[in-house]
Amino acid sequence: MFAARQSFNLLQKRAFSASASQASKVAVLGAAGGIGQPLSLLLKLNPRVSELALYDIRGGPGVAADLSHINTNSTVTGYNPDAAGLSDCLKDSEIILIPAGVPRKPGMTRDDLFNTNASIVRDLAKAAADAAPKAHVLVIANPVNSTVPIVAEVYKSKGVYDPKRLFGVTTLDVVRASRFISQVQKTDPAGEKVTVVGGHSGVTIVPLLSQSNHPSISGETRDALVNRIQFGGDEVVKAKDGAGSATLSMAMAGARFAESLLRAAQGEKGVTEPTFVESPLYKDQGVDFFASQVELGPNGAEKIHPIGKVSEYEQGLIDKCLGELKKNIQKGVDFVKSNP
Ligand SMILES: NC(=O)c1ccc[n+]([C@@H]2O[C@H](COP(=O)([O-])OP(=O)(O)OC[C@H]3O[C@@H](n4cnc5c(N)ncnc54)[C@H](O)[C@@H]3O)[C@@H](O)[C@H]2O)c1
Ligand SMILES: O=C(O)C[C@H](O)C(=O)O
Repeated sequence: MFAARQSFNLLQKRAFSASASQASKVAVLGAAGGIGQPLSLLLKLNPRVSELALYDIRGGPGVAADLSHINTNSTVTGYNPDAAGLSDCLKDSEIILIPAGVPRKPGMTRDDLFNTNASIVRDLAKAAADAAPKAHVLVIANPVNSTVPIVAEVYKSKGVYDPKRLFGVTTLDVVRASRFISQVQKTDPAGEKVTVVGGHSGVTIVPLLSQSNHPSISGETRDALVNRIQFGGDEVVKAKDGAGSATLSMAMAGARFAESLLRAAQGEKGVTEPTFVESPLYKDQGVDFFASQVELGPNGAEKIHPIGKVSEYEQGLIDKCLGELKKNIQKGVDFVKSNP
């Protein structure tokens, strides 16, 4: 309790000492939702954020009014869909986070969300491409494997696509991976770094345990761990029993990714995060987007790291991932072509 209070005080102190030269406007689309609210809270506590712009089809101004009483320096403004609400929210943003969209219920796959979320993401992408074409866009809405290509196609159609500035947020997969491996190995998760590559759903989530601190994990223990990382989202969907999917852990993961981008934008070198981006790694196999470790810089994705050495077992997982991923990506591309 004392330690938690100490680190909160430290966060507040840093917030008050943030320099004005680091002004960064961050917009959250879907800000009144299960992810949007705690994500906005964490961004309000981040001293690197100077202006927080919160948009939702309902409830944005209420969340903004609530957060605006927190005694950190950033301003918070809420926007409704009326008049120029969305474009005002987006204008001058450095980062746009998109958690808008419906979550899963038990028994659903992420792909089952496509019919509803594809058009939500397409429309928000159109507005973002018009109002803030240079912003970094962080797509959280599922199915990420398809919604990221949707945003890319919209930006291409408007002539403003910059692949370095578009990211599918897969941070939660590595957050889970480090937590789950620490539970098996009885270690501190803070010291566990597990590379997770591929996409963000089921078999497209590929943990590379051979590159972790515990490369010798094998047999049933390895299989169970890999399965838990691939299907971790289902655990939460089942436990919430119809009330949605991961929101709090996702908010933490999204805030971490935004913080990494801001650190890189503000000049810090060597900042890396795993993320689903347009990638050369498997283009020769027709897979244009792939999540791997990416070095971030002021212009976004500066360097896409190669996968590195993988075991035969992991190569099998990657092969399975690629087939599924290719279909998911094509589905997003086709959607925009038929529903521009
Ligand atoms: N990438 C990941 O790792 C990850 C993790 C968890 C959840 N998700 C996904 O994030 C999405 C949101 O999940 P949630 O639990 O916050 O859902 P939620 O239903 O609690 O919140 C979604 C919010 O989006 C808003 N919204 C709907 N249409 C909108 C539009 N056109 N413009 C602006 N806002 C709009 C809703 O009003 C709502 O407030 C889901 O698709 C979920 O699957 C992704
Ligand atoms: O599982 C979900 O549907 C939400 C999210 O993608 C997750 O991984 O928790």
